[in-house]
Amino acid sequence: MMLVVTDLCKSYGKLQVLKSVNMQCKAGDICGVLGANGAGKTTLFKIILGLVKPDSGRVNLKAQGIKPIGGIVEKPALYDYLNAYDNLNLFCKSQGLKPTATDIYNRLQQVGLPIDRTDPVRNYSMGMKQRLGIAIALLNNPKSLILDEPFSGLDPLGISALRKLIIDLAEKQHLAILISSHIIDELSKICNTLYVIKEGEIIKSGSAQDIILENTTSFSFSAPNIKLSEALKCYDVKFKGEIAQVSVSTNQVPKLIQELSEEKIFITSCVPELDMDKLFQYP
Ligand SMILES: Nc1ncnc2c1ncn2[C@@H]1O[C@H](COP(=O)(O)OP(=O)(O)OP(=O)(O)O)[C@@H](O)[C@H]1O
Repeated sequence: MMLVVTDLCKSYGKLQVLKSVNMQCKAGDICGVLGANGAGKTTLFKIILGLVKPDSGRVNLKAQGIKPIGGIVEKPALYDYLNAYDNLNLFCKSQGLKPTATDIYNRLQQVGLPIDRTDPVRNYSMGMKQRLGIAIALLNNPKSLILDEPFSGLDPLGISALRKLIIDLAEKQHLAILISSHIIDELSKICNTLYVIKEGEIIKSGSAQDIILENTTSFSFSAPNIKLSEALKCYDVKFKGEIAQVSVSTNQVPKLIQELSEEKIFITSCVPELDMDKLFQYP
């Protein structure tokens, strides 16, 4: 394991923000921390990055080297009045690096930023600032990366481009990556492992796929003429155009698809619909 969190506890005054949190992330894995506003995600990430001291518990980072972990909490801390090149150059120097111009251009290219923009980063879009923040977090080659709500404020295209960058960092550079969000869709498309945090407590953890399926109580089936199905009359179903949202458990799905195909209704997509109340319920 690259990153192991054991029994972390943290209180601010009478407020218990983290209650014995345990978590692990291995090289090449993307682990998601899903929780509502105020659940304790940022506090957890600040403790892992060494920015806040826990009351008790441990963070073990297995990597050697100057910087075992890098990350962005809340939002990328940038010098707004400098351009991307000068930002990177300054952060390199503050981290003891002496980069050549080529090193800096390579770093910008690694995160998909243009190398020919010379205007200050205050003009950059949120997605570009996130990318520059990631380039800075990756200086000195940490083995683990922490990203706190990296998708917030990004448009769908920006989300999908950033998702690709994060997946590349995990797959090609074998980084252990921890990402927080309060939106399950943002995490389900990228994470292998999920931790659900509620009021400072991890209430569910496991493979992202398993957690999604265990907390799915209905599926949306798309097919031309799905409204004409006789088989669906035996189920609790809501229609929206050519989509039928059917209350079925995961293991009933193959049987239903079979019944529909016998009626010559051929499914073009079958999407699990998460039950958010169930997801955030104590097990
Ligand atoms: N320095 C602090 N002093 C006092 N209370 C704090 C401090 N930092 C965080 N808290 C409180 O701890 C709780 C958890 O905050 P935290 O920022 O960790 O949650 P979060 O899950 O990241 O929320 P969000 O999704 O809104 O960013 C909140 O009630 C917050 O007000």
